[in-house]
Amino acid sequence: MFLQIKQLSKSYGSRQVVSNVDLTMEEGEILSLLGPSGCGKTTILRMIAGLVSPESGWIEIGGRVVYDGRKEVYVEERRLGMVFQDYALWPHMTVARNIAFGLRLRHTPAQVIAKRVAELLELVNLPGMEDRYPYQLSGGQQQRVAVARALATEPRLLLLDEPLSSLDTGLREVMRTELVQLFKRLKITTINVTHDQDEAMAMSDRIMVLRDGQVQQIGTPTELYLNPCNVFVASFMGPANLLAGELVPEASGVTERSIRLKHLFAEEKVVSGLVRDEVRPRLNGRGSLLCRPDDVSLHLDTLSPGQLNLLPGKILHSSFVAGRWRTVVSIGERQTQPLLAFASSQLQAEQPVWLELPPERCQIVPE
Ligand SMILES: Nc1ncnc2c1ncn2[C@@H]1O[C@H](COP(=O)(O)OP(=O)(O)OP(=O)(O)O)[C@@H](O)[C@H]1O
Repeated sequence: MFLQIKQLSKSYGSRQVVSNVDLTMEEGEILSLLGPSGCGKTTILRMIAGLVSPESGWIEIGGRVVYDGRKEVYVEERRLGMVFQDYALWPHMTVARNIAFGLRLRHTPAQVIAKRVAELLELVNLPGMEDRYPYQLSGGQQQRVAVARALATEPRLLLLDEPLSSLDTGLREVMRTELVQLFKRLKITTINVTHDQDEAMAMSDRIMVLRDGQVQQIGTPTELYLNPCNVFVASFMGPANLLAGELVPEASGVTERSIRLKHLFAEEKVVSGLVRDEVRPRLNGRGSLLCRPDDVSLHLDTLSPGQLNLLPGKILHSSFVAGRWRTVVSIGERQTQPLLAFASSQLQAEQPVWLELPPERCQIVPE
């Protein structure tokens, strides 16, 4: 194991912004800290860097304890590379001098620096750009220089704080792939802070989802998408249809349970889904049925009456997005709730339809 964090906490005044975070990472792994604004991502990154003092906990990087509740190793001794959202390049220095900044502080000989800068520029696809100034570069090029600068001193751990958020969408996608290829080739352990679920999914081996300073779940992108531990993770990791209700006591088996939807329809309706072992103890009488839009089937006629998980609704909106008809259906009579499905053609607003949420493709997750 390369990085180990135990019970890391931080408060500002009476407000706890990071609570008992545990994390282990293997060498060469890319992990994203993902969560909404203010959930404590940057504070965790800064504690790992040594820029913010933790309140309590333990941090070990590459076999060296850098924080144990008393001892705190200085930031410059932690052998880290850092890249920030705004690149933070020195505007009055050329690309070469920006990249060489850390090496010069270490009194590295000039010929070694020149060779290393050329190598790094090659690595980040900017060969021959040594003499340009930051204002002569595009946003993507500036970010590549920032990455080259962070890698110049051969860090053991790379920390990225929203490095792509000031780039436009197209460039962001190109840079994601480029950076992952680079970090994997260099086998550098990387922690990336982001509030963008797509970016976290595209760049990470694993993702830590945070809410109000607390870890909700850590897992691979697929684990988090397919097996979220609660409603928050389910909705943060991609489009999710969620129907909240009371668990029906012992209505079905151990692996499958049903929930009662109380306020949507004039008559109470029961829907069923699978319950995973990990979440069962946290259901506490209530839960939400989760069905991803790709798993919902949309029908214009009702199937056999009394079929499980078949809900009547009306088309709210239909739009052609990324080659598919993204269709929002409003279900319910007493109250309404929008659900998302994909249809094979455009459907007119107000058209009555039936949504089938196959029980084997649904799961019940805690609130
Ligand atoms: N120096 C500080 N003093 C007081 N409160 C702070 C300080 N730094 C951060 N906070 C608070 O701690 C909480 C967590 O902040 P943090 O920057 O870690 O969140 P974040 O998840 O990175 O958010 P964002 O995505 O908006 O950058 C926020 O409520 C923030 O206001």
